[in-house]
Amino acid sequence: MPQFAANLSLMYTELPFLDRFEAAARDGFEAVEYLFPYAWEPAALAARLRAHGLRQVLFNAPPAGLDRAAMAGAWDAGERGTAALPGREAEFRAGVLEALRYAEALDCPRIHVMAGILPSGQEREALKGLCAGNLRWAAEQAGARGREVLIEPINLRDMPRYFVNRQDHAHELLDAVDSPHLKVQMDLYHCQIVEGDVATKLRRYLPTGRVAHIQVAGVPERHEPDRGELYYPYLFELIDALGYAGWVGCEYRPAAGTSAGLGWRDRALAARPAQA
Ligand SMILES: O=C(O)C(=O)[C@H](O)CO
Ligand SMILES: [Mg+2]
Repeated sequence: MPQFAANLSLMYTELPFLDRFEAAARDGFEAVEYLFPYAWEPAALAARLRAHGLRQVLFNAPPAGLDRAAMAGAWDAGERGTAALPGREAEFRAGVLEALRYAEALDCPRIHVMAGILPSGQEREALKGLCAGNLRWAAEQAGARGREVLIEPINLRDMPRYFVNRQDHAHELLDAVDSPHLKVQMDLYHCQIVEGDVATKLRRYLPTGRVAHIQVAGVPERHEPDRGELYYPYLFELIDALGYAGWVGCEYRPAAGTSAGLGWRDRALAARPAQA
């Protein structure tokens, strides 16, 4: 059965951010992911991880900005990455280097690097080469530090004009970059909204070894995985059967309260086949 990581940006939001680590550990999580660490010093975050026996398994590079102040305000200003955006190469590089600095301090093996919102009047086709070039540079930087860069297909309802929407968009970029340090973050919530046929996509892409992180949520409300149109017990069994050994991030907005809503996870773990 997959190993689950708590997403501290969407879960435990009733608590101040730094208190969410303890809450996740108390609920039995051994790993965490979240959007951004940059409002805190790496040492403060590393101390929380250590104190609660947690591993950091994923976070995002800054969405834009050349310096810490600009990076901090970028998400709220609507920025969603710069990998595919013309004229933003300096920000892209600054963000990747800042993320890798944190990844090292937090011993986090991978960072999610976002591609950006397609500028009006531009077609994604025309920006694929630029995006691949930026990602190639980022993958080289990450590889030199023993880390991986991930890209994630995201649905257009939540993020209009986001550059990477389908699994084949992401895999096409991986083909172009051709680096073992660039991988895919496969979020089954986005996959169901954009493409459907989720089990077939898992069967197609997990055996490639290119999927380094999976995320889950119910569809369409992005609540617990046992709410909505996807039947996760089947998908978890399939993910196991396909030999996926990575983390599954719980990237959902709890409807039942974070701890009270973990029944789906406990049932999934209880259904795990006995280890030989
Ligand atoms: O929104 C998601 O699904 C993510 O995983 C990102 O990291 C943030 O957009
Ligand atoms: Mg996601």
